[in-house]
Amino acid sequence: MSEGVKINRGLKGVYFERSGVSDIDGAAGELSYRGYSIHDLATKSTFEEVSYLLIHGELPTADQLAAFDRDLRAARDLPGGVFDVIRATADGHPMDVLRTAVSALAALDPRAKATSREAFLENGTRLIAQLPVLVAAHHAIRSGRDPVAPDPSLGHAANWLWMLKGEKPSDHATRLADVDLILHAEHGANASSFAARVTVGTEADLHGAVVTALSTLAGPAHGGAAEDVMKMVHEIGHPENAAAYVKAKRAAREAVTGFGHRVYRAEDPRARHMRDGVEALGREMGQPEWFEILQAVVEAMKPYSRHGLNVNVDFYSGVVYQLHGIPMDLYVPIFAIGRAPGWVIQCVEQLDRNILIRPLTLYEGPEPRAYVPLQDR
Ligand SMILES: CC(=O)SCCNC(=O)CCNC(=O)[C@H](O)C(C)(C)COP(=O)(O)OP(=O)(O)OC[C@H]1O[C@@H](n2cnc3c(N)ncnc32)[C@H](O)[C@@H]1OP(=O)(O)O
Ligand SMILES: O=C([O-])CC(=O)C(=O)O
Repeated sequence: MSEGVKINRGLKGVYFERSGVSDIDGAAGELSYRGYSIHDLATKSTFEEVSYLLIHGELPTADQLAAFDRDLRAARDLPGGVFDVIRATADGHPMDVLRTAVSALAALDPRAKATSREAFLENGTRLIAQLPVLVAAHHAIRSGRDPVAPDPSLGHAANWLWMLKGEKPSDHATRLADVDLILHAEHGANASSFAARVTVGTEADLHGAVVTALSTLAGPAHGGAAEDVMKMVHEIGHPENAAAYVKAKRAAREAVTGFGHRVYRAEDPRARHMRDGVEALGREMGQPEWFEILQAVVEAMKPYSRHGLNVNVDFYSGVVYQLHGIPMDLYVPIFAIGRAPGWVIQCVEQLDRNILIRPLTLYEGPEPRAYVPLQDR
């Protein structure tokens, strides 16, 4: 019965749909959004512009960007009830609280139930603006402070840092945060975007799909890696300990976090920008040791780097966040804030050509057998 059936475990190497959003060349280590190289976008663009590009397909004119930016800033005001939900769950992991808060938004905002293309775009734009407000509000509440009100004079990245820390960020800190969000904005059929598409495939709404995506992003094999890298860096403690750490991990056949990728066989092109950020920021802040530990891990991994095993985007980002004084458990939520436009456009693309995503599993259980009544077992 099962002879000749090819099973692609983990759907490795399987194309399940066409997409016009981002392109990954895993062998060459290249990534583009809508045809624009990630290197150009990371060095020349802003998160608002990249979000517009991803969602609407083209770089905006000045007027289009101003209108989009106005929509984002206007959407930062949240229904009061969501703060009650955040307060009630404030002791949870920020990813759990964020997921719960997005669910609460779905229940509190009647517009969230609409499933037209237009509704997906409007609800999606609102969610892009709202995720940072939710994360910052939770962080303030769990720290015993009142949430910092959004500042309508600030752009997306600067306002996010302002709400998180309650102080106006420097231009340099804002730019680093902006670049980080750009680099995380979209990545094809990654696990969280694929999961969101599965949800849209059932004709569910966008908020539901984003809740699915948040749940999927949280795992250590996906968005959780940046937090784990930082834990690893603390455990290693000094560059000289890196070789022994890696050797022990490999001897136990355990993954070294921040390395490896389902698609890239060369270095993840996003990693270079974070590496530059870590090195420059560490030097500037008189803390070069974090970068030195990371580079010592890279060196120690070289003998094991078969199959093009290389650093991924999450290898360096945790240290940037740490240098900014951001607690470790906020690293995945930061990824979510960046990935929001990618989720939105993947959901819109799914909706445009919607189909129920429902593959097959090959049954390998017991042969047909007679039911045995409880008293006879
Ligand atoms: C933003 C992101 O989501 S990027 C990914 C973030 N995740 C991490 O950094 C966690 C650590 N990495 C991993 O667990 C994996 O690399 C994954 C889950 C991301 C990808 O896994 P896969 O697609 O199954 O990896 P792949 O098939 O390329 O593995 C090839 C070989 O490299 C090994 N390998 C893969 N990742 C690692 C790693 N981090 N450390 C050591 N060895 C690894 C595999 O064990 C496999 O070895 P084998 O052929 O001897 O069995
Ligand atoms: O594409 C993937 O599998 C994971 C990843 O790098 C991302 O989501 O940014």
